[in-house]
Amino acid sequence: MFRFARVTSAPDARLPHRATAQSAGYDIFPYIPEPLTIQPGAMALIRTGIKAYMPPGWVLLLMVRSSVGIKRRLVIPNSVGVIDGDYADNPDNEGEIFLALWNIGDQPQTVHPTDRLAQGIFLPYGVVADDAADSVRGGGIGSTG
Ligand SMILES: O=c1ccn([C@H]2C[C@H](O)[C@@H](COP(=O)(O)OP(=O)(O)OP(=O)(O)O)O2)c(=O)[nH]1
Ligand SMILES: [Mg+2]
Repeated sequence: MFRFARVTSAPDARLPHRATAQSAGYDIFPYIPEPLTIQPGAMALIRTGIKAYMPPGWVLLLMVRSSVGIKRRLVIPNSVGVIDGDYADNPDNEGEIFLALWNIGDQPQTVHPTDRLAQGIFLPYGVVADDAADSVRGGGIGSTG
């Protein structure tokens, strides 16, 4: 089952939604108390207040919306965010998805709580025949060493 949920500390976070019937991406909002300005060359690590559940064999890929990258020149420094299925409910941060945004333009960019900045797309992934991964995720970003 695929599902988005709010983390405990963000009871009023906006849940992702698709803009149209055939939109692949669930548009994702920043969970920020007030508008946030990202200076040229700077990066902000932004809360979303939400986590994602998905069945085994699926991943959620996080990308900026085309308009955000092209018009506002805000990009994800890791290019595409990989949200693993076992990230949800991890003991470090409950599986809250973070959005890193890097201003590669020459103008300050202000993002608002109501801006649909990124989009998440659920996709299936493959594993090799002799795959031996059996441990479970024990924490948040960077926790597997
Ligand atoms: O833009 C992102 C990218 C990742 N994550 C979270 C979800 C993901 O499941 C976890 C780990 O991401 P990834 O596997 O890409 O990073 P890593 O450097 O390998 O960290 P880890 O050792 O935790 O796997 O961090 C985000 O919240 N936002
Ligand atoms: Mg990893």
